[in-house]
Amino acid sequence: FTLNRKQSIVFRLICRQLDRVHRDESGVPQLCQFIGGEGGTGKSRIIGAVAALFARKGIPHRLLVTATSGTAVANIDGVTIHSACGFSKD
Ligand SMILES: Nc1ncnc2c1ncn2[C@@H]1O[C@H](COP(=O)(O)OP(=O)(O)OP(=O)(O)O)[C@@H](O)[C@H]1O
Repeated sequence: FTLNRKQSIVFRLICRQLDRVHRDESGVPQLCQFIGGEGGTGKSRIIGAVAALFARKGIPHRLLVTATSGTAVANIDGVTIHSACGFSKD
């Protein structure tokens, strides 16, 4: 994956968090990170890089990629939040 400068910053923050969790699972606060930007600015690319990272580390099962719409899900190889949470139409 090639990432531009801003994408790399975001990606490294996530890498740093993963390293912290790996070192001290119990004492690390949750990372809540918002990645904003107009359509086509490369947000999905970051998700792809994170998915590749988890796969490379042998922990793909620890990553759940979700989106609110089916269209968005298709772009990021994820599942809808409804599906992930087991919500039905009723
Ligand atoms: N670092 C990069 N190098 C080369 N191409 C890139 C890079 N980042 C993104 N792209 C390409 O730019 C296009 C838009 O990227 P991406 O789909 O990640 O944007 P997005 O912000 O998720 O868009 P949207 O909000 O519309 O879903 C894609 O074709 C993607 O492959």
